[in-house]
Amino acid sequence: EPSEPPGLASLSPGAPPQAPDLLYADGLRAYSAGAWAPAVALLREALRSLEVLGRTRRDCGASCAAEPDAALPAQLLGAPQSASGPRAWEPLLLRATLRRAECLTQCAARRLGPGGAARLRVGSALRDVFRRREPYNYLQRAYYQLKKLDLAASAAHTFFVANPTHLQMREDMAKYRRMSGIRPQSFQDLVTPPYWAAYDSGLELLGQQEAALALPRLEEALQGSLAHVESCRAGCEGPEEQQPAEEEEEEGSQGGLYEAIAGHWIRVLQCRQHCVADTATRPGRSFPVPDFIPSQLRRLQEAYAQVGNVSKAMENVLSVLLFYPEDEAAKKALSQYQTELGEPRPGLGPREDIQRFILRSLGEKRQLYYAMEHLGTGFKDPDSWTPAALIPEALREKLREDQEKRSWDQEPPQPKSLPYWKDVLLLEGVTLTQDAQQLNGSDRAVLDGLLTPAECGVLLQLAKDAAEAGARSGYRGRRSPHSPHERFEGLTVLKAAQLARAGTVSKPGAKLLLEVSERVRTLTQAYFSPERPLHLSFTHLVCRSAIEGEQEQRMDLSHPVHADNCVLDPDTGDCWREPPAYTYRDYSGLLYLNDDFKGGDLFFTQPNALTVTAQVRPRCGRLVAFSSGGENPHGVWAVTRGRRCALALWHTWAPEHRELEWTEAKELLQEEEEEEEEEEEEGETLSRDPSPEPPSHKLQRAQDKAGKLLRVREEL
Ligand SMILES: O=C(O)CCC(=O)C(=O)O
Ligand SMILES: [Fe+2]
Repeated sequence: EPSEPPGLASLSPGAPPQAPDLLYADGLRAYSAGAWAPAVALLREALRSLEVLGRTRRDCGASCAAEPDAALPAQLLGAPQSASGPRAWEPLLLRATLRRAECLTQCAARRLGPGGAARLRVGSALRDVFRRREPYNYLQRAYYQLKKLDLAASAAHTFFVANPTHLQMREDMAKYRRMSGIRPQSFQDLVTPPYWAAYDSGLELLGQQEAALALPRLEEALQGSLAHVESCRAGCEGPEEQQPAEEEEEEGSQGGLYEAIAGHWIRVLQCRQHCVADTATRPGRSFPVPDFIPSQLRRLQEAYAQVGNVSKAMENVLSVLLFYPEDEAAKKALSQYQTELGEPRPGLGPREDIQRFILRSLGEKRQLYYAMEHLGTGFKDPDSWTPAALIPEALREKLREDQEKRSWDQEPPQPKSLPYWKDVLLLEGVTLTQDAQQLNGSDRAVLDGLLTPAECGVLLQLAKDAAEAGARSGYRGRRSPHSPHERFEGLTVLKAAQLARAGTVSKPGAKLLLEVSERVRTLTQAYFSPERPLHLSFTHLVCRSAIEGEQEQRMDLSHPVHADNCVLDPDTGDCWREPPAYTYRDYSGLLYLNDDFKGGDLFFTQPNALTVTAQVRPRCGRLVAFSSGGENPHGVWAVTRGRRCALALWHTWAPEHRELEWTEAKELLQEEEEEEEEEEEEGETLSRDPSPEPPSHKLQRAQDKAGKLLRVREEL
């Protein structure tokens, strides 16, 4: 955590927290009054209060589970009913409920002071606000105003991770990234539980055949996930969870006390069943990673097998079999491990954490299904591994029908299983628009959202300024080497840096060119070559303009069909990877800046250079990336009106072919920065980089909300 600047520490350290909604409302009031320091203090205190509440619930839930007779009676809903007389479970249920409620209340009061958890109750609307991390959006702005740039960047990043499509924040993030006063480490996520990082790096290491290094990360991920499930479950018993769903309310009022209590428990159980999905859903995503826990066990099994720890591999495969007893691959692995181990080892069984997890989960599911059958309550089982035998006979048919309806109707889009680059995408707010299959080839991709409209504007202006400077010095935008009907202007990163030094083009533009090429490199590497670093070998900002009056009946292309690292022979389909081709190019990237021109689509062909296999329309922030060889012949249709600008980048695996000009340009721009910094006073960076806009539309809503909250409180 970044250290809190003095004066902004929590309001009264050590004191029991105040209600999060009150703090938040006060924080927003301070924010809209421009009282940045109090706003920060109040918003942070609201977050802290919510966190303390969560922790208290988790700890109290755990300690009260150990209370005698406070557990939900196992036979609660499973016992056969006699037609008349009280059902056997009713008194047990009542006693358990009262015991548990008493224990939880006392525990919370001990930890949170009088009033306990109920005093800190948060309504569902505000819980959503916190879930969406909105406080961090206000925090980033307030920190920015206080010139705490590192804190502002981490708050902004924290918000952005959960809201990757938030346009305003994308613009702000781009500004933060360009600010020289901010260290890259500042872009840290203050909220996402660390098991995600462990999970990702575990998978990545495993993909790199580094099982020994992957193992501690994978174990950490599983343990962290299970711990997260626990806190989520504890949150299911909060006072705010008590409003019954409408239909059940009626039932409750007609039924007696027991039905009401049973209704309460059923809601708690339903809520708990969703905790795995909650744990498996990345911040900013709407769908969980499918089969999160079992798939982690499979990875663990694989990793232990790779390092030769057969008994651990066995424990994990046995755990997988608890979820899926019929899994063929798991059964096969198991018998293989048994052979390897020789004689049976008595102590070897499934992991204990998983045994507990499954037993508890099955017990709760059984009760939910029972309630569904006998009390008519609803339950949508979120898991695919629930054994059919657990579902009451009477329900199976109906559930199967529902399931079938659901599978073609509302099946959530399957998240792509791309462990390496998904987070790069998320961080950059980028989406995969078309993969190789959709583009009819191998090693091709279209990604969108690499640039904000403002960034495209800056780069277009850079190209324009550079071209005009060229024209002034007698160098006219020359005819294109590829077509007599187009003009062609090219700008390298070094030239851009030099022009920026000379004051001919804007320095932010030249810096952005460097930054963006690195952004493309990161993505291209993450997507195509996660296990082997790619280097930029050449970066070129290229604009092609139609020459007016020469476009009638034009037959040629803006760029004839070619491959980027070999000489294509369309007659045979061969591609000769030899000079004069740039043989060291391994991956090509085209990042488009605009679409206000006619023609100019990129297209891929078969090796005959004639049959078009895919086409891509350029637009701001769209990256087309592909392997540079004969498998990807491509060309550009004639640009018949306007000007088409793109950043062309070639990547190489060969470090000796990395673009030296890139480093040179970077140094040139940095040198100048240092000189300037010596001349100027601090704060200048801020005025040169316009401040992130206040979240203005949100501000309005925030004020409404603050007002509403206040009114509600006054009514109480
Ligand atoms: O600008 C484009 O879309 C393609 C350019 C190209 O293929 C190249 O420069 O090698
Ligand atoms: Fe090309």
